[in-house]
Amino acid sequence: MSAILECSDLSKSYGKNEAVRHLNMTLEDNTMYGLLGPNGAGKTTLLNMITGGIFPTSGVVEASGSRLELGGMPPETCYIREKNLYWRGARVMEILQFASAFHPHWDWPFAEGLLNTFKLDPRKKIRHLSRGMQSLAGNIIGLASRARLTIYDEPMLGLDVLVREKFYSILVEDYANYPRTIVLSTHFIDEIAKIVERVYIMDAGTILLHDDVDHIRDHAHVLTGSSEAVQQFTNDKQVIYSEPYGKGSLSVIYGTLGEKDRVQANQLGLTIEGLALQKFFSYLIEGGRRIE
Ligand SMILES: Nc1ncnc2c1ncn2[C@@H]1O[C@H](COP(=O)(O)OP(=O)(O)OP(=O)(O)O)[C@@H](O)[C@H]1O
Repeated sequence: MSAILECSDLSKSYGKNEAVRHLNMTLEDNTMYGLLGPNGAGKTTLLNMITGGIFPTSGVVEASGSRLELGGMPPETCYIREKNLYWRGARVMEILQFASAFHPHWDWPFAEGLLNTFKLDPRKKIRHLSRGMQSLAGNIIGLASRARLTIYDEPMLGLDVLVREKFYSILVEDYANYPRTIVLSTHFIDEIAKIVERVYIMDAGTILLHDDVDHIRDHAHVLTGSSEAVQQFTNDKQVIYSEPYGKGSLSVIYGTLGEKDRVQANQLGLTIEGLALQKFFSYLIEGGRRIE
């Protein structure tokens, strides 16, 4: 695999507010990423920088080996963002036609099939669509563009669970048939946990963790038991979060647990459980510790 986009030491300040701080990120080709972070973490600022919409205060974005200039979108990129106000006076078909001109791999039969599947009337003006239907119009462009790099910033706003599931299942199928790099920035973590391969988890402008979802699943554990036992067991382990739990303690650790660890945990009367990505994300953000 090779990198199609790299950010090095990327920062963006708005006055005294450092929205993104010394951030490094690499996007490989043919990979599905999740970009996760609480409100205000800096996700949109990061995405706007890597698509040339705003200029970093410092640091570099390189797309396919060339430095990205302000206003310069990385080659073959489709960026679907939460707010596309300039579309609002246009009809759905007009924005599809507009988008198709920019994307060499645009697939019209696919786009028309998606309009049908999601019951989106191509003659309607964007401003007359519900919030969810507006999201869908953007999502259809993201799919039909088949761009080498497709970035979705909060693609699910206003969509109900059935539509979200349908969209993700079409995305996964299309990604399998036409591999490309996809970045999903969203708060619906459990939904994307099933489909993304890697995640970048960010808070307060920095990346706390980037890892394969399967690796996170294997390495994230929550322990509960007496405070002394938890303390003893976690002494030589990477603890990302702790809190009192009943009369004892709860600790979340990140790392491999071997047979010896499990025997020790058993002897100490500890309970060990795995963690869903959503829960792991919450603990990681709450703990605020970066995992290298
Ligand atoms: N144009 C701007 N001017 C001033 N501050 C800004 C601007 N855009 C973003 N910020 C600030 O930068 C920080 C990061 O915001 P950003 O929108 O990138 O976060 P986010 O992770 O996308 O949040 P959300 O999930 O709520 O959309 C916030 O503190 C925000 O208030």
